[in-house]
Amino acid sequence: MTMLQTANRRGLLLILSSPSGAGKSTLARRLTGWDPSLRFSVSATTRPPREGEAEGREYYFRQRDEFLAMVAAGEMLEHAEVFGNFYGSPRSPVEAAMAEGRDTLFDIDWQGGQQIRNSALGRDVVSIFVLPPSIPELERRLRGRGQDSDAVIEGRMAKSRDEISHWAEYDYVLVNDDLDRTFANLTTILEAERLRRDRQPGLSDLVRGLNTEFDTR
Ligand SMILES: Nc1ncnc2c1ncn2[C@@H]1O[C@H](COP(=O)(O)OP(=O)(O)OP(=O)(O)O)[C@@H](O)[C@H]1O
Ligand SMILES: Nc1nc2c(ncn2[C@@H]2O[C@H](COP(=O)(O)O)[C@@H](O)[C@H]2O)c(=O)[nH]1
Repeated sequence: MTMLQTANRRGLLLILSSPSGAGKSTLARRLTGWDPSLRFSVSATTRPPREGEAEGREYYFRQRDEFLAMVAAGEMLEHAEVFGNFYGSPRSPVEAAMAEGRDTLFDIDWQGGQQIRNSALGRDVVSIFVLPPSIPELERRLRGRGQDSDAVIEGRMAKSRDEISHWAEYDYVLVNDDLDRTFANLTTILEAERLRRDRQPGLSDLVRGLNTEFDTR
């Protein structure tokens, strides 16, 4: 493939949202493994760590007052209260990645997606909503993950209808029935959106060159 000019390109902001348990963290992990140049936006949260979660890998785990101080200092690109805890995306790593032309992947809820889309960075957003194939399957996945109490799972199931109601605000919607097929569709979206982003200025230089070749035939 011809290498097009990338020096001035801006990174894409790829946003994945879904009701809890539909599979966006699974897809996000696979996608960053498939393309290590993709930067995962590690969120800050006031939720306590689950077993196996590490500080700075899944989340930055913060006390409520520390989190609110970060918000007050303008350090969050977006933040929201989800299932009774605060979650937010630290701003500076996203801006640094964008300046380097690197794409960033977010695993955030619809409120965060809406805030980033409505921000100055909105034109760089590609948003994808992940739907479960059915509600019983959603509950099976949440229970099968085996990391949350019954009360937490019931709370998340109760909120899933509201989260799903935002599906039409997204650029793409994937039904995560078969994981391999959903992942293949996700990589296709990323590749197509990168081609679209790189169309300018790389392709205009190429077409200028093609026109010069026509002129000199
Ligand atoms: N296509 C699929 N088929 C069957 N199981 C799946 C599929 N996708 C994900 N899972 C499983 O469903 C469970 C929930 O997935 P995951 O943790 O990725 O959801 P999530 O949307 O990130 O949830 P949350 O919003 O709570 O973080 C996991 O155990 C995962 O292995
Ligand atoms: N608005 C934001 N939502 C976020 C962020 N990080 C995660 N999330 C969403 O919270 C729920 C619950 O996550 P869990 O890890 O406790 O299961 C899920 O929908 C995430 O997408 C964030 O920075 N901002």
